[in-house]
Amino acid sequence: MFVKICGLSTAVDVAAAVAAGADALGFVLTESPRRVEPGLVRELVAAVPEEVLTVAVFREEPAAYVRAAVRAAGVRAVQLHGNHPAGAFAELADLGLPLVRATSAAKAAGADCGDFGEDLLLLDAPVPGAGEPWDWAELGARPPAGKWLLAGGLSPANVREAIVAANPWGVDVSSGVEVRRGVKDPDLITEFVRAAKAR
Ligand SMILES: O=C(O)c1ccccc1NCC(=O)[C@H](O)[C@H](O)COP(=O)(O)O
Repeated sequence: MFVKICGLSTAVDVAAAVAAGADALGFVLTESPRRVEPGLVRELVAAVPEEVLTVAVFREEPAAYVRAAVRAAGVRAVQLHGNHPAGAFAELADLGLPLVRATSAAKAAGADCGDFGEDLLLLDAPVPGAGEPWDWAELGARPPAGKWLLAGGLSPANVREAIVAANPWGVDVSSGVEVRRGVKDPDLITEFVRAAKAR
């Protein structure tokens, strides 16, 4: 099970996620209480092992802004939230980085990973990063094909149940490993990764 911890902003939390065995770390570079500057992200990702994917998260910023921020931050992947035409992903191909298309499950009925040229599809709640679960079982009849991440209201307490219900390729969490909005708890990060990867 691929596990991404999103909305990181401190070296302590990054280290906790890496030590716990997270496969990807997300840094929010768009408007949010979790927003971090590209320069800080560059410092935070410097010590992250190569096999861990570092991901910059955006929501409907222009491609030129995304390209500049990604280069300044030194991350290894890009996640786009919002209503993007398929062309938005092709426009960023020159970065040569994996692209994650994040959309709400409601808008993604029948979607498959790769429909917009993305490398990973993330199915989230309608409001990203709000810690709101959706009915994961809805996907049961027709889950996306390919690599897709389940997100939205996950926590150490419910991630196992969600994996069994939705059968995703991976999971993504932010609020569920926080003590309050924007403040992560290293112990919750460890618990989440352990629970998600348990067999
Ligand atoms: O985290 C934010 O505030 C945010 C703002 C704008 C776009 C995306 C954002 N976060 C992306 C994510 O962290 C995912 O949506 C997340 O894994 C799911 O969030 P949560 O329900 O809080 O676990």
